Amino acid sequence: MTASPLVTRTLTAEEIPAFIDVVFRAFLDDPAPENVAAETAQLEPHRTHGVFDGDELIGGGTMLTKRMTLPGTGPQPVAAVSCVAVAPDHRRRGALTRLMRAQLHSQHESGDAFAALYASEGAIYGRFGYGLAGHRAAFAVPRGAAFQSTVDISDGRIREVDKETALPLMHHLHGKVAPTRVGWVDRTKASWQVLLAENAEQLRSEDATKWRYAIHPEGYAIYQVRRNWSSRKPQHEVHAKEVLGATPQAYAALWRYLLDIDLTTVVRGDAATDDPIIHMLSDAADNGRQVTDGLWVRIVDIDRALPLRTYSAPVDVVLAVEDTLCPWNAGTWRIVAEADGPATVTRTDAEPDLALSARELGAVFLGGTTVQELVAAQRVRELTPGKARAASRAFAGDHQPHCPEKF
Ligand SMILES: CC(=O)SCCNC(=O)CCNC(=O)[C@H](O)C(C)(C)COP(=O)(O)OP(=O)(O)OC[C@H]1O[C@@H](n2cnc3c(N)ncnc32)[C@H](O)[C@@H]1OP(=O)(O)O
Repeated sequence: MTASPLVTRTLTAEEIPAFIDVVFRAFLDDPAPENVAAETAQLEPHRTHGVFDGDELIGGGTMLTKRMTLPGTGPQPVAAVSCVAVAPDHRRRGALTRLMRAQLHSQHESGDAFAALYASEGAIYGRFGYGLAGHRAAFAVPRGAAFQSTVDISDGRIREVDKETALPLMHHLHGKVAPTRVGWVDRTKASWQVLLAENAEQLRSEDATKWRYAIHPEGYAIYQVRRNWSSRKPQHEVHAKEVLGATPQAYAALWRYLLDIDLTTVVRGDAATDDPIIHMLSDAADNGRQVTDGLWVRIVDIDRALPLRTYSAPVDVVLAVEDTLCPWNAGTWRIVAEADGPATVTRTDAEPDLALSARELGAVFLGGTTVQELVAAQRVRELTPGKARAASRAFAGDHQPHCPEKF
């Protein structure tokens, strides 16, 4: 049987269940009904593309409407790309390529200045102009690890409560903290459901507890314990899904609480690469940090995206930008900003100082990757000496970007 040409279009509400089915199949997952319901609730059909082979939906992806915190300006609109999937029996026929092209054009037309995603595999998205904008640190801190004597955990008492009790406080604290952390995205009711959905099959097979909720007046920790009674001593592991502290004391108190849970050996959790836990520990080597790729960013429209944030140092630089997928970005642009101000971005005929592609612009956008790193990696060409350093200083943020949930 010969395959039909692939066609890409946005979905109707009636087509969403078939799309969800493709997504879970592609991710090799057997979802519980709660997972299916949660994923379905967060999708907007008109921002969800399907790829069709004839009448058959064989792949697709969605663009969640979110706001991501940017350096200096707080939450700004972002297309949070998620649920990118092609059925296992239709791979390497160009379905993803079609999807990416359709998404970028639709973002350009609907006014999304930039897009962001978490990649399942790091080799997928560079070819579509996404740059590695942030890293993710997986921490593994041994049970009982001591803190520096200066660390104050104050007297905020931590209590374990059920999900319904925890949710209002978590909503409130997340809403307060997210706008101050670069890379964090806002959460709707539906995104909380996706985050906290219990996958019954997975819990059974991994012998893990349900999510537990430890709350503090100024923070919370969501965690589960993965049980291991196999050796003489219990070797359970604490897996922290999210530890949020609105104050340093609350953050320290929550980590202390997790590190002191009986029957366990280690606390595991993801955070920014510059998370305070590194410096809170008496023995810095106890953080067990393993760094991997985190947020990927795609600049959809250079002249709308770059003014969305402020810059850490004055800059006046001319960029020669390559962008075959979004030709409206290609060409020479002058970027001018004052310290702590937004940038003006204009087309120019001036000689370029730096030559780069959309990937590199995406990589530096959140302040997590420097222009100088990319010059050293031979990804940016410095045509005017000193301009890479100036651009690095301007694009730097106050801290490393990270997003606690993998949307
Ligand atoms: C934001 C997110 O949702 S991340 C989740 C991504 N989804 C998954 O990982 C689920 C499992 N995988 C899949 O569903 C599919 O394999 C996808 C979506 C990754 C790729 O879909 P396909 O339709 O096979 O990709 P397509 O045929 O368009 O390939 C385009 C190019 O990317 C390359 N490519 C595709 N997948 C991968 C990969 N996993 N690793 C490296 N390269 C890849 C192809 O080789 C091809 O390269 P070429 O242009 O040099 O020939």
